[in-house]
Amino acid sequence: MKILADQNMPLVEEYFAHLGHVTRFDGRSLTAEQLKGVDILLIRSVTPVNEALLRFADQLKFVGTATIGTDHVDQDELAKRNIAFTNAPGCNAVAVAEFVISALCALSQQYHFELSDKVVGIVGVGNIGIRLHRKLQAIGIKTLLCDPFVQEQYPELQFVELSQLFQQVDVISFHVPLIKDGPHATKHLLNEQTLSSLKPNAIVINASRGDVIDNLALNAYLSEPHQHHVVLDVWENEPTINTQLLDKVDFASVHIAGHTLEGKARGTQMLYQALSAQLDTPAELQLSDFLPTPAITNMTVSASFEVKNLPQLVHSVYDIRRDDGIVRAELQKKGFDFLRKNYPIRREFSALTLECATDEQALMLSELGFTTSNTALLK
Ligand SMILES: NC(=O)C1=CN([C@@H]2O[C@H](COP(=O)(O)OP(=O)(O)OC[C@H]3O[C@@H](n4cnc5c(N)ncnc54)[C@H](O)[C@@H]3O)[C@@H](O)[C@H]2O)C=CC1
Ligand SMILES: O=C(O)C(=O)[C@H](O)COP(=O)(O)O
Repeated sequence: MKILADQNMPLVEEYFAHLGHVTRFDGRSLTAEQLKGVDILLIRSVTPVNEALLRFADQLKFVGTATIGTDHVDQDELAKRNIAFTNAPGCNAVAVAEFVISALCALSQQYHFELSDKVVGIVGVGNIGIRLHRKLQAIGIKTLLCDPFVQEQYPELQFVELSQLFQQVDVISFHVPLIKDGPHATKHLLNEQTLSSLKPNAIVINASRGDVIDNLALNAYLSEPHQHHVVLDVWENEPTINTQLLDKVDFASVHIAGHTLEGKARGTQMLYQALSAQLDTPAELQLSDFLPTPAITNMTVSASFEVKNLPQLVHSVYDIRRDDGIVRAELQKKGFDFLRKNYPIRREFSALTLECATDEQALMLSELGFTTSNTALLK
């Protein structure tokens, strides 16, 4: 069996070599000719799969994308050709939620505000949005949610219409798929008109898809005197992004919000599980077989720890300013895709075990995602 896999997908040889011969390809430049004689195609978000790409795919049986987003895949075309398809929902949800928490912690330090004074609006309450909500709730931050498709699943949570959310929140974080048309289209949800309805000092975070924000409108908006703070991980026209806009945002990154070691490895593992199910072979390999021990494994949280110490703790695992610094220093010289490909190792909060002094701390920090043990209980 011939398996063609994106060169930026980790652990493919470890998970798939026993199923066939693995060859790697460059995700942005895959051609139709390369699909001749290929049985399995494993992609990331940068490879559009459509009629043109599939025209010589004489043997293709399975396409897997190690992402939740599927806007790059023409699923109708795959179904027409009887090619099975899977994505990896939730593989990187923890990573993106932690990216947002790290951003909020860094902004709170930079602009001297209390996290607990902010109301965070979450647009899209799927795998990422619900995790972000729970983490924020754990640390005492109020949220307002907007998601017309899942609202009924969560009668206990506070959902509002998008227009109300824009007006009421201090922070708005987008976690929607890219939908280009129809009644719930997400393209340019934030545009010239909706930007003007935000609170005067609102923080905007986008780690969903670049097109969810009209980048030209945002750039024009930020050119006027303003008090907004903006964090962009995703951009219109990646990899050729608007560098004027880059200069105006507080934190910029290269579509890496989901790129923890765990998040990327989970994506590969989910494709391995889906393909094994299709081939009716057991999927015995576990993620824990492949994750290295982190550089720092344990820390102690003393009885005096308070929510105001969170930035220090969160940033000991992941500080978004590291990524912003790399972009500003190296994007022009090395390019967007190079920085994505060479993204430094980032672990999830769960890689750090915290020995906590109290039950309350242990509960809060484990809800935030850390592994915890309560030393008070162990004594
Ligand atoms: N920057 C990055 O590295 C990453 C970006 N993403 C992006 O984030 C998106 C969300 O990821 P997940 O939460 O895992 O996906 P998901 O599919 O679990 O959740 C998306 C949610 O958005 C809701 N939604 C759809 N249209 C909406 C609208 N018009 N208004 C409000 N809500 C709407 C859906 O009902 C769903 O609950 C992905 O589709 C992908 O585009 C995902 C992972 C990593
Ligand atoms: O899951 C998604 O959707 C994402 O956006 C990925 O985290 C990032 O996409 P890749 O380009 O790394 O596949």
